[in-house]
Amino acid sequence: MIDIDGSYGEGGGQVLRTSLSLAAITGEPIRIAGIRAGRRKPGLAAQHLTAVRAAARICHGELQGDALGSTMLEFIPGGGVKAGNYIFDVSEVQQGGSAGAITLVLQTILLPLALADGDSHITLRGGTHVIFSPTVTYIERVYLPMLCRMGIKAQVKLGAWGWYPRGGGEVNLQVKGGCQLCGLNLLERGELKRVQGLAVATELPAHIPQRMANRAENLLRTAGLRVSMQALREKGVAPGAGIFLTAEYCNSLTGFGGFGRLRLSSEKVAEIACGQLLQFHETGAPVDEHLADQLLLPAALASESSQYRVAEVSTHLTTNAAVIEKFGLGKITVNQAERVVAIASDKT
Ligand SMILES: Nc1ncnc2c1ncn2[C@@H]1O[C@H](COP(=O)(O)OP(=O)(O)OP(=O)(O)O)[C@@H](O)[C@H]1O
Repeated sequence: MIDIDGSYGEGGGQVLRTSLSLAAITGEPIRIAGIRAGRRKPGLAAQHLTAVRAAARICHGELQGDALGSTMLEFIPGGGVKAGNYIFDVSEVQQGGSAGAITLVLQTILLPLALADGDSHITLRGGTHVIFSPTVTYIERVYLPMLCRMGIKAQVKLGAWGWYPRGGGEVNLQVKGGCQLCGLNLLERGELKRVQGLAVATELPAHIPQRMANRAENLLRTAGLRVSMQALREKGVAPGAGIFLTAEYCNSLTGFGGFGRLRLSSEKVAEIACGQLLQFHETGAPVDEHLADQLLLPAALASESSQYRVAEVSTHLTTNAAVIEKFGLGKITVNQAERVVAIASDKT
């Protein structure tokens, strides 16, 4: 049994998710105490509980403490991860729905399923575009294409948009099993090829996505970047709006977003997303702050060593590194001055 301190570092949901993925993959039982102790409302929220049950389901694991608000969890994986067809819905754990980010549930089960024998097809329901988590657009345009370079073959298809606070979105994930993970060497990003943007609104007038797209296009062109922007008006269970930008460099992909809310102009939403992108562009780094922590797990499971340079060393990154090291999966070094993350593989 590996004991994990859920309050470590960032003290957020990521300690839990990384531990669940690694327990499912290695078959090691885990006990986590102090879950999300660093957060205003500690313990398991809908998204985390869905991830816990999803991890247990794919490997017939046993759970103790799997309840909303629980700050302690025991997870004893069963006999190996089983590929197959699964449905995971955050509203099953929280009546009345929740915008719990289904992308974080997706990230919990992706690697266990990609390393299992056989292909999987998963339907996830809940929040698809939620602040402080990767959006489905980020998963589709940044995270999965980057993981594809490391040997993961998976695709997502957005079925319905789900925004805060209602959720109600849907995504379909296809995962090819039996993947062989290779290392990633990403110190230089190369030239910026273009910025791709998607401005979207559900159950709101068409001028909203159009104004976001126009403002973003104008700002990014003025900064001398090549831009291709799309404005979409879609159906949804509730109103919602946002703009999602992907910067495509010769050697890497990065993503940024802005979310609409009451009394925030469409132009301001676009300015927030463009501001993030332009700030990142200035750093010269190939990997954005968020992808930085998300690449650690596949890199630690790869058969070769990896190294990559990040825009910023976040506490999410150092926290995730510490959790992964608890499972004895090779040495992770974070050079703060150079902003380089190195993951030494001991599997070759
Ligand atoms: N804008 C973004 N784009 C891509 N990924 C993001 C973005 N914002 C946050 N993330 C990622 O979402 C994850 C959030 O982890 P964190 O532990 O903070 O969240 P959580 O489970 O929602 O828990 P908590 O509610 O405890 O904060 C991290 O992997 C982080 O990199």
